[in-house]
Amino acid sequence: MKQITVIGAGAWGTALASLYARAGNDVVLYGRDAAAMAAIAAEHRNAAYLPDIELPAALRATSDPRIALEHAETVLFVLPAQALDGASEALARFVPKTALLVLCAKGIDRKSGRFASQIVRERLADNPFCVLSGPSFARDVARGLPTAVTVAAPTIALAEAASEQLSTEAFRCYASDDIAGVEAGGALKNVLALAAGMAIGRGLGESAKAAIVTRGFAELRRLGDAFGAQPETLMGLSGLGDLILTCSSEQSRNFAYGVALGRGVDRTDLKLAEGVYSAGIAARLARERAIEAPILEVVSHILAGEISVDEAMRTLLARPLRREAESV
Ligand SMILES: NC(=O)C1=CN([C@@H]2O[C@H](COP(=O)(O)OP(=O)(O)OC[C@H]3O[C@@H](n4cnc5c(N)ncnc54)[C@H](OP(=O)(O)O)[C@@H]3O)[C@@H](O)[C@H]2O)C=CC1
Ligand SMILES: O=C(CO)COP(=O)(O)O
Repeated sequence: MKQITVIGAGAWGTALASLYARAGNDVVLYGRDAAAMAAIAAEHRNAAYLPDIELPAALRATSDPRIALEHAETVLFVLPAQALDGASEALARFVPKTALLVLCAKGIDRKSGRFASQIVRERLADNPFCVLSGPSFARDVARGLPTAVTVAAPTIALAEAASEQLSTEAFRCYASDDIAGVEAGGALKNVLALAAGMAIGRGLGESAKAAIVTRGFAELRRLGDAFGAQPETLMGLSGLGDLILTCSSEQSRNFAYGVALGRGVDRTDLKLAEGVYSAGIAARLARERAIEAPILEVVSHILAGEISVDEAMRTLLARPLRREAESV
């Protein structure tokens, strides 16, 4: 049995906390909202984020960081990327020095261009850490459905040890030492899911969506490569795998947000679409490296209100014709 603390009581944090509590660990879920944490502890349900899932009775919940972290052996950071800097600064002094940090956010800090591991490690430089990412809807994991993800750490030995610890019967972790690849895939697939959703929402059809996903994946690979990612990682669960999942279903908040934008309707009910925050900085990082990323570019312009979905489509279709083998 491990002492596990999950920081962030949204959909994904609650799902992971539930997964590890069901697997027999001593798990504490930490959230900033005291009333919501008291309700989770009393009702074994997270009414705001996973209302239809009954949580294990053994799962504890608190808004007190000292209680949440005092015995932690493993600490999962499951917050939106834009919240990580502030939260890790506030919580760092409560985190035991030897605890394994597991970073679960899929996004890029839009001010600094940093990924989750770079943000959190600035405050907690001495702790061992890994990144967990891959195709995994919170509701599926909370229901105990079979799922496979990638766990990346600075050394393959640490990644294997962490994968062993973080795997359960139905939740399979594949080890990797490619942190850059895993983080790039997780962040960029969200932006591409916005684009795929817009194509569907605008009524452009499944063929257009397949073209966007495929050409978007070429952009993901080019930019990933510039970050030092290994091609195998980008072709794996945390890259292509998550891109397929996120572009396939309105269960994805990013895809659903894109569909809404395409239809011109408001979806402010969607709790978090990370791609909205990552798009601008992803396009900028590509531009700074002279990497061709026209889909990331048009998504960032649409979100900034500078062009319409129709104008974006016209821009993409008007690009010069190329040999495919030279442009992947
Ligand atoms: N949902 C999913 O299926 C998956 C999500 N992820 C990734 O996990 C990360 C978290 O996503 P998810 O749990 O779904 O998001 P949610 O929107 O469901 O929950 C976000 C949580 O973060 C808290 N939070 C938001 N801002 C702050 C802040 N400034 N300080 C402290 N806490 C804050 C919210 O608290 P409050 O309720 O008080 O606002 C809430 O508990 C994202 O990067 C996402 O891409 C990865 C895999 C799957
Ligand atoms: O990352 C996810 C699935 O792997 C969740 O996707 P959304 O954040 O788009 O819902």
